[in-house]
Amino acid sequence: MNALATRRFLKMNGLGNQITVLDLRGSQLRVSESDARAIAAQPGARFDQLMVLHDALTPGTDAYVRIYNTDGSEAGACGNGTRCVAWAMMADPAMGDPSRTRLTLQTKAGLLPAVRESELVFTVDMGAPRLAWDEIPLAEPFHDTAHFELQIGPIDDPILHTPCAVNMGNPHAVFFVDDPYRFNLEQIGPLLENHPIFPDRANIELAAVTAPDHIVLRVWERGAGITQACGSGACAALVAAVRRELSARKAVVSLPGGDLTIEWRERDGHVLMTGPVAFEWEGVLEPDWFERAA
Ligand SMILES: N[C@@H](CCC[C@H](N)C(=O)O)C(=O)O
Repeated sequence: MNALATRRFLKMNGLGNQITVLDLRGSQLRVSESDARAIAAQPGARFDQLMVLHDALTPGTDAYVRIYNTDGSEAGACGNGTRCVAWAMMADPAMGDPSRTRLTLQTKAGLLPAVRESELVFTVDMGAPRLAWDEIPLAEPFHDTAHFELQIGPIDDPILHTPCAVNMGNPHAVFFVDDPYRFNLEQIGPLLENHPIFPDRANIELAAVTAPDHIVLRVWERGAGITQACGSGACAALVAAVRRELSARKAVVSLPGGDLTIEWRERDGHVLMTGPVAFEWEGVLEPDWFERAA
């Protein structure tokens, strides 16, 4: 029997971004790529991202979190999932400590302090964006990653071109457009995600700045496809809009699943993301989920 079988999980979402939280603290268990895919295939535990809690590695942090996409690949950041983990560690009857209103999580991309603003609303400090070409990463040196060369469609009449690259703990390419809902993201998303310019693939954003404090956004997520919301994508879109002098440093980002407030703080260059979480149900990982996948 797979060692993960019978472990309890929480099914949650952040603005419709489907999140499953699995607490493996106090054990040596690890989720493999195929375990993640097996869990993602189950309607009861289906996720865009699986957030797996491990014992803290660094003093002053509360847990080390590994993040898995639907395809089993690992990511360094997931804004919506981080808010869900913060809720679980503060409010879930079995794993939460209701006296806590702040905590710090760690992922392979760095530290993520989170604060409980109200019962279901959390702010996460997503850290400072990395903007150099080899930090995104891009496959070739570009001096100006705010306008790097990439286009799809006919050379003289491209469908999309010249995005802005931002790493928020994971790679993003933000295309500014008039109306994100005018594009066939299902079709162009995978082409761009897997373009050779992105050695680690990339999350793809279509953003429209409708006012200095408002951005409309759709996201094709690396390893997961179209999602209702992407927290790191919303952060990347705001950073990209500021780099292009299209928006203020604080804006509401409207995704298909709802709104996030994003601020690129002047003082230390960190990006703050504020938004809600929703608990859906809890369950246990069934042994036969892994047998069928093996
Ligand atoms: N939904 C997420 C982003 C998840 C990771 C992404 N697909 C990647 O592979 O980088 C969010 O809310 O930030």
